[in-house]
Amino acid sequence: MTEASHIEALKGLLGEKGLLTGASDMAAYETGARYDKGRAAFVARPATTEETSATVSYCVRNGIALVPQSGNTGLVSGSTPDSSGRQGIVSLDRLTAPFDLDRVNRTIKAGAGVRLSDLNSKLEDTGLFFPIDLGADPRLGGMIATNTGGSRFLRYGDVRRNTLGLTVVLADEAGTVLDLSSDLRKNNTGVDWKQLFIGTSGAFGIITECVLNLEPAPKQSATALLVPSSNEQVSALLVAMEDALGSYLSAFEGMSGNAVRAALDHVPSLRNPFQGGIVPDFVILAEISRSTPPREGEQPLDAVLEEVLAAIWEREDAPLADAFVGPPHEIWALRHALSEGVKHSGRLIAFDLSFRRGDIMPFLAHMKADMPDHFEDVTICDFGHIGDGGVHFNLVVAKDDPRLADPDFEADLRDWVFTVAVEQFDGSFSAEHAIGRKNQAFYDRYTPEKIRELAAGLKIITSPGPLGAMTF
Ligand SMILES: O=C(O)CC[C@@H](O)C(=O)O
Ligand SMILES: [Zn+2]
Repeated sequence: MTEASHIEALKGLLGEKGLLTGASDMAAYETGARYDKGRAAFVARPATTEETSATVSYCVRNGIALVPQSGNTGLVSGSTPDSSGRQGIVSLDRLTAPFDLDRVNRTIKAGAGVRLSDLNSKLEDTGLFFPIDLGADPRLGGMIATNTGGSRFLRYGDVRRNTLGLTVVLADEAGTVLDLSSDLRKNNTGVDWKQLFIGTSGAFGIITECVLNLEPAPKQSATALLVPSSNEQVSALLVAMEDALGSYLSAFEGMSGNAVRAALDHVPSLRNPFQGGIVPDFVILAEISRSTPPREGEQPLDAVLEEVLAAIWEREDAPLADAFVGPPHEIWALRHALSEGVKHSGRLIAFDLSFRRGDIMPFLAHMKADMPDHFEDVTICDFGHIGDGGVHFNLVVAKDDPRLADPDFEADLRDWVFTVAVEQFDGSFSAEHAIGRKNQAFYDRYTPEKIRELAAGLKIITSPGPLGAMTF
């Protein structure tokens, strides 16, 4: 069969709206959120699980490689095709049904193509929300396939912790539909198969529906920017806050001065909250929240936070030098602008690392001290989720830096960072953005051989067809 006949056959399965082949129609699907611009053979946009199954079955039977794509907001080239023009994209963007809320069970059964913002705005009147907080606005299937964490992991955990069930289409000849869509909170009946599809970058199957845990939405919150008395004291500050606040503490995010300045430069409407506009070397965003409305006579959360901070500040060994309690929306706007700000401050080479919480600041200090000896004129613009050990170790070089013309430059830089992070600090090379083409080599390097063998075996029995932007 010729390629044109494949296109005709897929159109027959999906209808005109369900298959894009024009260059301008496909452009947005071919371009990733950060680095990549691939070339797709087509974009299939199934509207149901059955259409997804028929598409996948057809492609597997005809040897056509597929890359599942959700909101295409990922940062590791996990949802875009390579440059061969031979891979088709399976977009989840029309998989927006069902949308079934179970108020008593506190769960929602939703299509994998529902956007996070749509999910939460539709839930607004119910008093519930899906508690994964991100700056980007992904679709649910991609959030599950990458197991995103976000800024409130500290309180609510990651997507894995909030996923009860899935419906998945396997890339086998039949396009088998696996109904793993249990909405039971307790279900101990053998292998928990849904876990195979969470955080595995869409290589084992395509998620078409999900059942998610919902949480009572916060009714009050208070947010502050904290300046630690030194970078070494960040862990002591975290422990002091957790000791005083327990599970009221819902975010403890770290932001380097460089990342904050990049965000302020990129988004002029952001207010610089620091005295005299002087951005400190390192700042913590701390949030406390409650899912109950303020009760009469109860201390407002701003006051609770101020009291706790004052007590920490008065300690003899105070890990806190300064604090600004301010309007949450302003402080969060600054936090959520970091990613784009850093991206626009030069040529970005990004890492999504994870450590034991106490190792984050020693790792950053080590890199700051050693960077100039290894690589000159590289600015560290890190930020991340100190409360859960995640660090977006973003490096920026000037856009016209001549070293960028040498492919070995970025490769050597990545190599060095991963060697220190994984081998010296016993961290992980992927915290919450999963593995796409960008991290393939490091998956291959840092995954023990036996584990790679087992993963490849699972891939063969679930989805033997060519599926996903990474290889297990
Ligand atoms: O841009 C990044 O490196 C991270 C994006 C996102 O995970 C965040 O924490 O804001
Ligand atoms: Zn993050």
